[in-house]
Amino acid sequence: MSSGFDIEAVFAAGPVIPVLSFSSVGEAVETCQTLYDAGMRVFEITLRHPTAIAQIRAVVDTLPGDAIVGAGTVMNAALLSDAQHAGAKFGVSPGLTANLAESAQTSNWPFLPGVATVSEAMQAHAWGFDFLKFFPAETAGGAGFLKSLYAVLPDVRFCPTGGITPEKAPGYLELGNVPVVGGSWIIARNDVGRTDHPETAARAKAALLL
Ligand SMILES: O=C[C@H](O)COP(=O)(O)O
Ligand SMILES: CC(=O)C(=O)O
Repeated sequence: MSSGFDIEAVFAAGPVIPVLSFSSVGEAVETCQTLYDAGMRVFEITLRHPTAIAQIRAVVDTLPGDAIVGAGTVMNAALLSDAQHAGAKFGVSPGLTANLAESAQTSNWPFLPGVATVSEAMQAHAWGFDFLKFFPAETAGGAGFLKSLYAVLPDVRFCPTGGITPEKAPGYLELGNVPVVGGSWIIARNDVGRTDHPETAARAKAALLL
């Protein structure tokens, strides 16, 4: 079952992939609507809450058809299948196993696996993945690591994620192998952990200008 998208289209949708973790379906729908209204078109909803699959289904049903809603924290083939059937157009994982690689390719589902070392990047590339997440970016070597990788894996494009801030993002996005960064900073929360919608909209608009 193909989603009709590929990871290249996800990478082209804007300079930032917001990494989103919600504790309810309602919060997911309302916050993603705020992001959409601010101009965001790509959404990575992580599978870190028992309602996460329901969150994806509800956001897919609510947002207009040009929203590219994906699933993050896809750790195994069962989650991959659940997210795909909930309507997620792509999947993201912090790492990559042989089983996940085979499941993504067998199901023809756009998949962005995570790597943190040169050998992991070589392995993922050898398995056919040209678009990789670099996670956790700031602690695994930062922009300097990706600059070095460009020399030996020039065909691979990266989405660094983990510790990225609006201040650090430009140092990644100026690299020839980094068209997009990921991060959770886009979502502002108030004192009781609820989404601060005006501040979130402001952060999303600023991120789109990076
Ligand atoms: O779990 C981490 C997320 O992938 C994003 O990292 P971040 O919160 O440092 O932006
Ligand atoms: C961190 C990450 O890559 C994920 O949750 O998918």
